[in-house]
Amino acid sequence: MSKKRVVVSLGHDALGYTTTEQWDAVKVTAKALADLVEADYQLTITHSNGPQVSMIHKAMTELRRVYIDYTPAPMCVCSAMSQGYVGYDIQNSLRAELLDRGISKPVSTILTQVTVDPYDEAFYEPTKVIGRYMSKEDAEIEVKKGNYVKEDPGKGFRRVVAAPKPIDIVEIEAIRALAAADQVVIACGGGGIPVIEQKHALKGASAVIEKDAIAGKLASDLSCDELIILTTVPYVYKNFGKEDQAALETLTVAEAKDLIAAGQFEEGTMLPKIEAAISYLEKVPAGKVLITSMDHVKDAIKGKAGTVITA
Ligand SMILES: Nc1ncnc2c1ncn2[C@@H]1O[C@H](COP(=O)(O)OP(=O)(O)O)[C@@H](O)[C@H]1O
Ligand SMILES: NC(=O)OP(=O)(O)O
Repeated sequence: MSKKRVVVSLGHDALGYTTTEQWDAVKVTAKALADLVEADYQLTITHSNGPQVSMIHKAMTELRRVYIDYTPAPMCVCSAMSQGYVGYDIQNSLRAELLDRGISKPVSTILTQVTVDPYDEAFYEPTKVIGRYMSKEDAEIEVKKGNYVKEDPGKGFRRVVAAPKPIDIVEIEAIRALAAADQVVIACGGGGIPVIEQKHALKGASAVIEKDAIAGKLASDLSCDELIILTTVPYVYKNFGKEDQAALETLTVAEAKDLIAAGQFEEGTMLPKIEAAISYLEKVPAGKVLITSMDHVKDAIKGKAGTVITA
């Protein structure tokens, strides 16, 4: 039987929030990914970058205090740095985990750009929350710099950036070639580096693309057999967080749309995952989406856990 071609989308749990947390988290993540390789999946991996890109952006901005005439790196450059930083940790830990299991397989990260529409509504009203909580004083400094912040009552303030819709994955042919050669590819990290086409040039945009949106697009562009979204919960739930919360073991696209209309999925967390699932399944109706947590994925691929969404 031929290998199942899958896009695996990794969320915050897979990476942690700091440099040291990431070192530890990717070792656990590598085990879950290696389980999939052993189960005969060909993996194209994509991942979150909210905490990482925000940390890098802050560090790059703070360098103004150290160097005279310093120009802070724009968000698109920080996004590129976050792909390198996260990809580097995932590729090395997965390579080592595979070698420990006697599997020698190239794992590489592709610096990926994704085109966006300069007139995307998201640029007029940024809504994507990134990074850690800040004090009111730090939030006021961000606002003075021209950045947007949002208050989470009782918790503090966080940066908010535009999250335009992904249009085209610029390096898709390179990703396709490595996937076709049965290599493990890490691509479109952090949603991809958002770029705007200007004739032959690609100009970086000040934005962060939603990683769930790009995971759905990557899976459909590659006509993958499956999209596996690894997140913090083992299942998608109906009435999440309420007394009558119920795990959803299976969902069709039509049922998912009804649940969206009923407001069952929180914006910015579960909603973009369900939307990604729908957009992939509408283009690849024979495909399958699995949403589960890292510690349930081994059971989930045997049909013993997780939410499975089909057309
Ligand atoms: N209906 C739902 N079922 C399950 N989780 C939900 C639901 N609605 C909102 N969530 C939230 O979605 C979160 C997962 O999304 P998110 O925090 O963005 O994780 P990730 O970093 O993995 O993308 C869960 O921890 C949960 O709080
Ligand atoms: N780019 C992105 O969606 O990252 P997070 O999942 O960290 O928000």
